[in-house]
Amino acid sequence: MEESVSTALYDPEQRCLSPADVAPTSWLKPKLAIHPRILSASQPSIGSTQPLLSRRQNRVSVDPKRRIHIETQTVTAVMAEHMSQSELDYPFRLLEYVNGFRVSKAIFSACELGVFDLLLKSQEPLSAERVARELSANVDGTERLLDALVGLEILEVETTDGKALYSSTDVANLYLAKGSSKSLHDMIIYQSQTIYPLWNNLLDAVRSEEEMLKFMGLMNNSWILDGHDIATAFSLSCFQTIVDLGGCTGALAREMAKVYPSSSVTVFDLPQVVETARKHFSQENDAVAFQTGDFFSGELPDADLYVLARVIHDWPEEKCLPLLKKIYDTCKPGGGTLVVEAMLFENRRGPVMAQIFSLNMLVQTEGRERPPSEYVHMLNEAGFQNVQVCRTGKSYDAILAIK
Ligand SMILES: C[S@@+](CC[C@H](N)C(=O)[O-])C[C@H]1O[C@@H](n2cnc3c(N)ncnc32)[C@H](O)[C@@H]1O
Repeated sequence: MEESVSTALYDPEQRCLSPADVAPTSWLKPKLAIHPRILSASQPSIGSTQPLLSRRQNRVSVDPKRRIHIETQTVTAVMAEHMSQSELDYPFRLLEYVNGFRVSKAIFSACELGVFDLLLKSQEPLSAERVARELSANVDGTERLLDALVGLEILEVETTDGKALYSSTDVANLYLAKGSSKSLHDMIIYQSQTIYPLWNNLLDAVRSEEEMLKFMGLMNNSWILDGHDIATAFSLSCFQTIVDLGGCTGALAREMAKVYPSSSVTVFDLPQVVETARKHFSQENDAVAFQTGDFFSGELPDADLYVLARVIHDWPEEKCLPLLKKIYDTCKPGGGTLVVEAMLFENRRGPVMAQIFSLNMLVQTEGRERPPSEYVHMLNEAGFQNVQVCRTGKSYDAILAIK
């Protein structure tokens, strides 16, 4: 940080801000001028290693009687008076962190435009106009981007007769141009095009319980329309125990329990999902039981029939096959699995909802929607030979595979 910040924040003699108080910490200091008496009563502590929060708490509680009377602003001022130099500098670091996304975007854009490749190839420094022309970009934007890259010490600039000419640094040539053996170009493009957009979801990801609840609500609702058709797509009354793997809220499992009241139906899902399902979706005298577990890494509970509704479509074949094999291995002869998905037509001409769902899978998961033949193929690979497909005519279809 170039500017140094004085720790003598307030000059009680002058009752005004000292010259050092002019930016950058001026956002703190006007508050100090309001209560000079209080401020002059306390000493700044510099370089303490005590954690920031506990120090603040200690200081604010030093004089409880006075604290009761002073306003929030004054409390802030007292805190400022006691701040160490590194604490006073912190807002600038904070601003650097907050602006970090702009720096990333500037580098991403330069890489995507090919700025570093162009400058590497060029035998001479180039003007912003020339760079803009070569990259089919506009001059003003290009010039500002090049200047920012100079500020970031990624590019160099020489100015002759008011004309700026830009060239790459060795660092840019080595790490940012595409052709170099040490190039980080592909990693930066991936960060820019794939990771960066995903960070838009960070808030939702952190608020995951709320998000999970919304998602579970969506899952729950789908079976209002299609649940009965799926439960009756095949006669499943011969299966005494049914486990719905990844059964989420239990909505489809309840439809199964309604149609096959003599079967016991269990929802098997990840612990946090089961906890939320129990809290928000369970019913009085619930016809289904819940069990926690991980179908990829753990053992499966014993069952005559394993339901996999909208589970396979979440994953690529490399993950689905081991799961289907695990089910096959756990099944007794005569047992089986019911795969429920929105299935594409083999001729790729629809149904349009399944095609749209498949696009959704592309942006939201590692999976895809598939035509029945692909499910049959995976089930055969897993060991199931007796496989039947039922198109329900609704959004979701079913495949029953018996061991
Ligand atoms: C797309 S949802 C389908 C939910 C439900 N089967 C339905 O159709 O409404 C996928 C479900 O699989 C569950 N799941 C994902 N990975 C799992 C795992 N490793 N073990 C158990 N359940 C899992 C999720 O928690 C979620 O409930």
